[in-house]
Amino acid sequence: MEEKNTQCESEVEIPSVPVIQFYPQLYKQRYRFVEDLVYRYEPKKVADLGCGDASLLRQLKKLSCIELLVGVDIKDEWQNLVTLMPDTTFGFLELTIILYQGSVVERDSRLLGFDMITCIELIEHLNPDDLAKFPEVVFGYLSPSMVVISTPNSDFNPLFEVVTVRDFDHKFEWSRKEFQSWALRVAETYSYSVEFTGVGEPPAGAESVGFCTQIGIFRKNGAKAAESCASEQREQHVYKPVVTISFPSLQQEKYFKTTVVSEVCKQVKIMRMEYLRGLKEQEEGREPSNESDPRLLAPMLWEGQLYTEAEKARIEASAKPFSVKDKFYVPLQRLPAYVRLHHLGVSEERIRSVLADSGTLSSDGSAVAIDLHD
Ligand SMILES: C[S@@+](CC[C@H](N)C(=O)[O-])C[C@H]1O[C@@H](n2cnc3c(N)ncnc32)[C@H](O)[C@@H]1O
Ligand SMILES: [Mg+2]
Repeated sequence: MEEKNTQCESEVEIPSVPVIQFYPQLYKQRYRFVEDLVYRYEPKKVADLGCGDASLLRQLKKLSCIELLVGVDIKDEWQNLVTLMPDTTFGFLELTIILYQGSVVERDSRLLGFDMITCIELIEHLNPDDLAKFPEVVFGYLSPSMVVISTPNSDFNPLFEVVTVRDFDHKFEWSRKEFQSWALRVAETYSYSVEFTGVGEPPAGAESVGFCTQIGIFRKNGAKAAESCASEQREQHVYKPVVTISFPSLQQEKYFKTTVVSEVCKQVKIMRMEYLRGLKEQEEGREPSNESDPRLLAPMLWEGQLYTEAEKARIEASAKPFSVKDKFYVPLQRLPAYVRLHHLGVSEERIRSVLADSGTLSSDGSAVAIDLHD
């Protein structure tokens, strides 16, 4: 045994610095971070400055609280815009998406009055002149209720094998101290508070370097004033609108009902499939898969999505599906917990009234009841 080990060690080259890998990938962790904030604060108007290929917007377009989603980038190189369109399930959300080409250091009044502005991996791409103008435009002029800024944390860089800067276009990479002193100055000047956090955990033993990506969440003091200030500002249009997509309104009852019914059907069928799989495993005497794992009963199966902590908790806390003889029951209480129905903002009561004439409610109206074996 000893010998074998020694042999292996001499053949395999063990790097002195562990290769840093993130799961999920770091950019996905950043988008997920923003998505979680949107869940928590439910902003109606969100703008992403330096939005790149609009990936973050694609992720946020599914969140029903957002009514206006704007992306701004200095480059007009958007492709694959069709993926910004709603898929059939989300086709009826009330949402407008606009992409503008322009520089974040120019003022455009169409970005006034926003609830949240995100700048993900943007500031390190600004040259010193632009970086100096940035706070006045974003915090002073646009003055949204919340600003989220992410940027590389250079304290983390020694953990990479070879790195001076992480990207050739970076004009700088700040240590936590540098970012925080800049952010605190900005916050003080424009009357915001700021909280520091990040994504990309350092490996065990290297905790002192902090997150790979550092993030500042700025909240405006007395945020209520935003709307009235916005209306007093002069119209000033400098950005070039490149794309505007408006989704039909869910306020239209017909669309709303159709969407809810089709979502409930899809979701219930997925739950039934998983339920039957669990029964089969039990029959075969295998350990049933962990039933409390919400992913087993969740749209992840056909959406390939990860779940936020809030989503998991919501699903886990709700009543579970069950069967009696040949009928499969999903308590109505459970349905609003699922992502898509949650995004539609429907209550248990609303689902009951929409399904009232469909013949799929249990006799006491507390559950959807379908045949267990279709
Ligand atoms: C590293 S990318 C980040 C893209 C995106 N936020 C993400 O996280 O995937 C930086 C982006 O900022 C854009 N950018 C750089 N300077 C800008 C400026 N002055 N105004 C608007 N966008 C800018 C670049 O074109 C690029 O798309
Ligand atoms: Mg960058």
